[in-house]
Amino acid sequence: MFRKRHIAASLARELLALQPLFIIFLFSLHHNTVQCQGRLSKHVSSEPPSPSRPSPPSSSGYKDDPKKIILSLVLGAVTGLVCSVFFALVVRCVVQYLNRTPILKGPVIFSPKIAPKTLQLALAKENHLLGSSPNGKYYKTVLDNGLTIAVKRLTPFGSSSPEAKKKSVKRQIQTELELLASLRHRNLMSLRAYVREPDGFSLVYDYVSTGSLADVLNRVWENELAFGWEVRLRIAVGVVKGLQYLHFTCAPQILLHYNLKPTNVMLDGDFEPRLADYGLAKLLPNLDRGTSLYTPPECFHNCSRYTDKSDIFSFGMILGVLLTGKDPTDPFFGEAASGGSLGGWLRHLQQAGDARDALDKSMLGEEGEEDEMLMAVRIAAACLSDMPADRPSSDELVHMLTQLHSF
Ligand SMILES: Nc1ncnc2c1ncn2[C@@H]1O[C@H](COP(=O)(O)OP(=O)(O)OP(=O)(O)O)[C@@H](O)[C@H]1O
Repeated sequence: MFRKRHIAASLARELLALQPLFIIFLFSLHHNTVQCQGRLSKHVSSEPPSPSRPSPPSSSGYKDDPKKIILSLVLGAVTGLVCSVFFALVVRCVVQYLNRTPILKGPVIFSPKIAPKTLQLALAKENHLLGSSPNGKYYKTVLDNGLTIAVKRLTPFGSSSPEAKKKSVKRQIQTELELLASLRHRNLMSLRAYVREPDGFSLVYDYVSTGSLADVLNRVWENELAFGWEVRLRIAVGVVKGLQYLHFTCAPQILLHYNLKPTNVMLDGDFEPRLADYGLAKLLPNLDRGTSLYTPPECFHNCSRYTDKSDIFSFGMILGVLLTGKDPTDPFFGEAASGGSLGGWLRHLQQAGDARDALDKSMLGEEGEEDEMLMAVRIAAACLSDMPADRPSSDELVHMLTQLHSF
């Protein structure tokens, strides 16, 4: 609906811009035609009258020569068209310049719980570092009203970038941030505010005390936390529902995550997952994925062919980790006998009819649950297919995973 209105508004603007073009075209056509006719008639009348040829009955003389009339019309039309196109380009540039997004100075707030002044005070304080990557740093900070927030500091352009380029990048980022802030889904972290800074942007999210799936998995691997199948399945379903929203439902345009991995899946107190850092690829044209094992094979060298199925590969890795309880960076996966990767190992065991060997022993117990886990291994192996077309879509995955209980 929003998209249709937006298209209609821009179409109306274009037509308004084209109205003077049409008038100029007609005026120019008329003016040039008259001029050409004038010149031709002068030319004709300046010729000495031939004794053998009777003088034309018309005073102007051009009526007798249809070729010249056509030539004058064509010349008039061509110059009229060139002038009109030039004028349209000028009008278009002026309209675009007037319509460009203004660069906002203060914080832009999307939550009633955050006041601009308190946010600015909190950001100026020394804050606790939560995470860091070449793409930016996450800080935890507490506002004067007691609200704890997580702030991602992005520096999308180097200090050496020219000021004009910085301004245009800032405008693009603001437009993207407005879009991201409009998204609402139970399984997505909502953007609560953003602040423009001299060298980048600060993005404000709710602070999630349980931390990310990566934090929780570390606690499981250090035997600080027990993690049953029911909770793992809830996390998998929530992650894929978040993806389904990005890939199929969100408006005015669909989004891809581009960087799905356990550090970008936050877990609330009930282990309900919420995807973080989605859509940042558009804010960070040089998004650094490092050498993440969650990166799909089609993106190892060049990520120009990134699609929703690329996000599905990353999801397959998360599902594989939840099922096996193994860290994909484990040297075990480097050995040829284990298939060379988590996906290779799952495929190998499944083909050999030994899929049960892949499951995390700490989850095994109830027989009914084990059948669900074995079905989930097949789903994870499909998501980890090397060919994107062989991977299921997020829409199909929501149905597959939510129906596991009926197997
Ligand atoms: N909203 C939040 N609440 C609590 N902790 C958070 C929040 N957002 C991020 N974190 C913490 O920050 C960590 C992630 O930091 P960061 O995003 O810098 O790392 P990364 O995911 O490896 O980087 P990138 O996403 O740029 O590739 C999470 O594992 C978590 O511990």
